[in-house]
Amino acid sequence: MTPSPSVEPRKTNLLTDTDHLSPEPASATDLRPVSQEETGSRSDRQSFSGKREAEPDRKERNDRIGSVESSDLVKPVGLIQPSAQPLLSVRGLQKHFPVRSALGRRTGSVQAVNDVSFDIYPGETFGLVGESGCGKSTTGRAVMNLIEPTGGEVWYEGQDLAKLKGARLKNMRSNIQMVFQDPYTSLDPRRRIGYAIEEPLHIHRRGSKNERTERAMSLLERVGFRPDQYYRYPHEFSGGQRQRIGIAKALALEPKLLICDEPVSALDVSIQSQVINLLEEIQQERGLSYLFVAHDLSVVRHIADRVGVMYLGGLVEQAPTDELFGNPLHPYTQSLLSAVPIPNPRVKKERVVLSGEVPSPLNPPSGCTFHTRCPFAMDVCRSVVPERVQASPGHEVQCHLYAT
Ligand SMILES: Nc1ncnc2c1ncn2[C@@H]1O[C@H](COP(=O)(O)OP(=O)(O)OP(=O)(O)O)[C@@H](O)[C@H]1O
Repeated sequence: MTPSPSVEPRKTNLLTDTDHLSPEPASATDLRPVSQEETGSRSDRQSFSGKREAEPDRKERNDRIGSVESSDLVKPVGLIQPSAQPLLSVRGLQKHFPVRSALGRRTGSVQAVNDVSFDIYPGETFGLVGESGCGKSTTGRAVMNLIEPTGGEVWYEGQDLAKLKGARLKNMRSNIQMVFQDPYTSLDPRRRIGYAIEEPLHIHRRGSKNERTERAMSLLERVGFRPDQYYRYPHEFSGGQRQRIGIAKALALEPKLLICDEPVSALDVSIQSQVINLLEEIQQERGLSYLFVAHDLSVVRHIADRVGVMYLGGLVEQAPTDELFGNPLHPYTQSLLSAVPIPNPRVKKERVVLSGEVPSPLNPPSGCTFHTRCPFAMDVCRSVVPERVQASPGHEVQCHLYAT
């Protein structure tokens, strides 16, 4: 099941050996949105610094997907039926948070995530986008089991995580790690950073004290620090450096899947490209899969192989990245993408502005939850939840406009 390690690292690398604790140098122009006109297809993509590079990723990723041993995997029932076995399968995921009165009586529930299904394949990045409050982070946390889902299933390597107990669950969980949004709060200010990186190894009783320290030092080196910086404290590092430490910590248990919850949104624009490039290099080296949660569409367009769009707790559309950005089908996706600026004055783009506010997840609209803001809403949209429709291979949309 281990993905092939024979993937060459990318040529463009913003982190060099001389980068230890240096003020992070990437320019602010690194993080501009990249238009289709500029780049052609994503298969001809550039590094996040905008420099052109060798293009090993898509084909090699497909090769890796094709090489997965699948005989011992159980495939959950779902709409998506791709040829390779997914590393992670999420089916009908639901998370409702109870709302209680001051006296503790349950008065309702926040429907943060509703019937969300997607797969993540070995070595690929699945991006999750949508407006603030649509349920992206809750989805990531429920997959990781940091919060218990109220419904649905999460399958990892063909095993239903809800059915695992004790040591098997602990072992399985070590394969899924998280990179958090805020590098300022995700590290304990009283602990040396080396200890922070070692902590997961300690919890999972991996190796001797010396072995753990050695591993922490080597991970520090991998993310661009000197091994002796093991003894420093988080406050001695900048935001981008702390995020790199957070990535080293997430790698300590050698996971196969990283859930990256807005990993760059708390960083200066000039630093974001360093962290994105590091994540991409590590993915290439280790064949990692990412669930990449972000609201910045240009970041997701750059890093993701496939993208899912969330609206009010539901996944309304998902498709390969080029397909989603080139041919968005759901009216919400069309509106979301129309807000992304194209840095080319000759390209005219029509902005699709939605009317009204996002409804409350405490009391979501009946039928299609988007009907209250949809410019194409029909009678059926107000009462009937749309089916998921496969518009083209791998392109799913949940909208009555595409009902068969
Ligand atoms: N612990 C909680 N208790 C009650 N409601 C919650 C809780 N956590 C999240 N929510 C609600 O669930 C909904 C989805 O929140 P979530 O943080 O997943 O959205 P998001 O898309 O990640 O937003 P953002 O991009 O702002 O982080 C929101 O309405 C939020 O207020």
